[in-house]
Amino acid sequence: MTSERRVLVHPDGESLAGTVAARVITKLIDVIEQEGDASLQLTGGTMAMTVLDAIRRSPARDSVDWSAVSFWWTDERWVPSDSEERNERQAREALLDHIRIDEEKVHPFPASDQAKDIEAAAEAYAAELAAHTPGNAIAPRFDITFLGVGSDGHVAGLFPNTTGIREKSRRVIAVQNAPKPPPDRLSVTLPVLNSSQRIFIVLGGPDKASVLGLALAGASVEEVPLSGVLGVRRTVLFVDAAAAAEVPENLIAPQSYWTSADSVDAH
Ligand SMILES: O=C1O[C@H](COP(=O)(O)O)[C@@H](O)[C@H](O)[C@H]1O
Repeated sequence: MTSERRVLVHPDGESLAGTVAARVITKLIDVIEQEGDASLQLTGGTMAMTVLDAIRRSPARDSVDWSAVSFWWTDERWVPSDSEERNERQAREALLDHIRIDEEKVHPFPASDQAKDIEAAAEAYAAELAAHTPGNAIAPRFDITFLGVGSDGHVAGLFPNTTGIREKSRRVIAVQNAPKPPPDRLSVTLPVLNSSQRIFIVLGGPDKASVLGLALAGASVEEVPLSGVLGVRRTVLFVDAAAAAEVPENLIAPQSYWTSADSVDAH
């Protein structure tokens, strides 16, 4: 376990997405070789889709045995299954429809036309997570979790100053009246996110600069949910130069870290 969070800055969104894509491909190959399978927790938003698109376009893409990869989501918009706003649909169009996956290993949140109501959908997804969770763990083994960050500091469906960001006991919450449209969403909770082995947080664009600066300056998790994100082995913030505009220079060199390390983990 490490409390180290690395900040890696790239000149622009395209090189940022290319680097994350290469990192994901390499790590999936390693994990599948060691464990026999791997698990990826996807998210929504602009940068996340740019990364999935970069994975699809990568010449190394087919080096991964995608049929050995399980796909989960950190959050979903409460919209019908055919809605263009659905994170699952966007991820399928960007990547999953273009690779050889095992559909039984794809675990999307229920859509609004697939469950009685949003609370029932949250319970169903919590049950799906529980069914794949070993022993006393809170969630299935996630080898890599992707996160984008909203300009208000939200991650997944966990928004600032809401009960959702404080939730410690449940795996999944229904989010209503979210400050960003669409207002109704489903999200895994912070303990589930932080159970991931590696969390790759991808931020691009000038609208993310202030919130990244606040998180690095130690803002509370309540105010800036990004502040509370910490994976088991690795937490890496991949940012572009525009998003890094308010990050002190000493934190953005390749060897610099957000918080000091308890131990350094090369995985
Ligand atoms: O609504 C959402 O927004 C955030 C960030 O989105 P972006 O377009 O500003 O990159 C995303 O992380 C979350 O999963 C998504 O549902």
